[in-house]
Amino acid sequence: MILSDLVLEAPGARCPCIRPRNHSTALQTKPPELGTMSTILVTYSSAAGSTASIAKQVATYLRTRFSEVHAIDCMPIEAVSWPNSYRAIVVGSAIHNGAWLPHARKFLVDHTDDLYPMPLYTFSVGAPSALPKWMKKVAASTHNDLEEEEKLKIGKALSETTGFPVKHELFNGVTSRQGMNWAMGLIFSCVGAQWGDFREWDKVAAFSEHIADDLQKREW
Ligand SMILES: Cc1cc2nc3c(=O)[nH]c(=O)nc-3n(C[C@H](O)[C@H](O)[C@H](O)COP(=O)(O)O)c2cc1C
Repeated sequence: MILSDLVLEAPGARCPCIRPRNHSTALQTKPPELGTMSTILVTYSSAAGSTASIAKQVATYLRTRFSEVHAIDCMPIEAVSWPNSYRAIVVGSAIHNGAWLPHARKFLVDHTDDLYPMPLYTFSVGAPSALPKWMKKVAASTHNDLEEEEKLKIGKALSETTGFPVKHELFNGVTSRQGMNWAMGLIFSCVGAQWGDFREWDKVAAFSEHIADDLQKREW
């Protein structure tokens, strides 16, 4: 799965309709303990909560696989102060108007050097399953142009020079009126899109398993 598989609207468009809910963004007050345990970070940018729920599920799975060897931290991206203290990072973001949320894009660009030496896994949470078929076709016809745009947005340096991320996955999230203003909600309903919970927990489990297997192969 590549980033251009996203169902997208105008790339790079600023979205005046985002109404982020409050998520705990208490800053890390000290770096993670680096004793005998190495540490994996799962971090996310979420406006209405479904990306956060998927990140927490990934972290829970990694804890079951690595409880004896690695400590797994899971927190919103705004709270991360020491990304270079970790040995592997999973970064996820909700998609709004065809792009990762600003905090997530900034994190990858700001920390390119920190992330360079470590395994990086990324995921996006959108709502392709909520859209009617005709809209998916329109979106598909623009994929080629959008691929380049998306590479820039998630950190061109990472994807071009290192082949990072190691793996990227696109998930369906939840579509609810809560995260949209009335105009956006009206447009969404008028085009025949559906409201609902489209999260695919099996796919989340497979993604988590892939990460765990890949980390294990690295024998650290
Ligand atoms: C303002 C707005 C714009 C959105 N734009 C897109 C989009 O371009 N492509 C897409 O697949 N989903 C889009 N979505 C759907 C969200 O990505 C989806 O609901 C996701 O689950 C949100 O994650 P969150 O709950 O972590 O915020 C949009 C949602 C909102 C509220």
